[in-house]
Amino acid sequence: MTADPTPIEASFTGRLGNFALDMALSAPGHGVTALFGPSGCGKTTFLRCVAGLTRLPGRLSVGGEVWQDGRTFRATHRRPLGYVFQEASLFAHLSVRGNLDYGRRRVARGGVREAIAFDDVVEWLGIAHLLERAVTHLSGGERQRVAIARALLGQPRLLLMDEPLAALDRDSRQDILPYLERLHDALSIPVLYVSHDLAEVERLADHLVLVEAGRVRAAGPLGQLLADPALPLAGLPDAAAVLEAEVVGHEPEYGLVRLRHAAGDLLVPGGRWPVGRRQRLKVLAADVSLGRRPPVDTSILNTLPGRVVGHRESPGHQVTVFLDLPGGADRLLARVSLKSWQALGLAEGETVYARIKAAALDRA
Ligand SMILES: Nc1ncnc2c1ncn2[C@@H]1O[C@H](COP(=O)(O)OP(=O)(O)OP(=O)(O)O)[C@@H](O)[C@H]1O
Repeated sequence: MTADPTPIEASFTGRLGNFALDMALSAPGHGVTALFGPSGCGKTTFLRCVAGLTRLPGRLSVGGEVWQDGRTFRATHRRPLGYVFQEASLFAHLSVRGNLDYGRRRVARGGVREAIAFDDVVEWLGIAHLLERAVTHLSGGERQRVAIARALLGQPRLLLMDEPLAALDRDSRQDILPYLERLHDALSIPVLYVSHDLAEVERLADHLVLVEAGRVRAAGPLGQLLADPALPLAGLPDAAAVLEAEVVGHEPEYGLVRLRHAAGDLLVPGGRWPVGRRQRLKVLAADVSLGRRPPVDTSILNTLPGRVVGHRESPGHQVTVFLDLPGGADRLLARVSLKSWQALGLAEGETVYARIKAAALDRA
């Protein structure tokens, strides 16, 4: 694997037919940066510009190396990147291994030969048992895993993924997500990930670029943008917050893991996480309710105090409440009915107790 971080600086401005693109972003050299926005806002166009498949005026540097500017335009095959599309475009006449070998032979200039090892890729994506199979005999999810493996074996310094789950049915999507999470933990190259599915982004991304009508509306760490009252994300049905906590123990008899957050302990279903590991958790706004006092006599295990920093009415006579948690770093969202909100009579600056259903916490 490459040791050097590969930050990405990209800006493109221009027109395609009636569509005007004017986007600039910086992405860190590791982790997943999601480009999120509605259909037709320009996410794919931007990714194609990064790949050199669409040529618009702009500037692109990857790890300090200029791939495009006013004078330079590196052709796609000279950019060490992997590109995974919505539909895996595998060679139907080759086996899975044949497809992967093709990827291995296509190490782009600038890619480091065997920096990403064949055996690692096969293991991350769980495809060892498929190697001799014809690609025509794979499920949609398996095809995508092979396509990702093939892209990685080209030893990219940057991985581009354009809605890799969009063509899959719901079950296949659920099956493939753990592999993408594993990849996220294992890969040291940056990933630009296009999606219009907020739940997917919440689960996989570290950084978020919110795209609207060919422009960047906001960009930053995922947790910050998800819980920003000025942005539309917190109003969406899937709105969620992400928290960082440390694994401090296990309660195997209940199938629970204990995590420590600056705001308090949380018990989460699961069992594999080692003590000491910092774990990201996703908490859906819809799974958080509020009370003025710490709860007694309730089946809810997890309660954190928070300070109300804002609220916003949401569709369906609901209110999304923004809470700053003690410790300063994290913010929680609660979705309560308008009636409860009015009954609580909360004002900004007041402390409330957020009750989180244990089942709502998941690996984000
Ligand atoms: N070559 C082209 N010529 C003219 N218009 C184009 C061209 N390529 C893309 N567009 C237009 O640019 C706009 C942005 O398209 P793009 O595919 O980048 O959006 P997107 O955000 O990726 O959408 P989706 O999520 O549906 O894939 C669309 O209106 C599209 O029709």
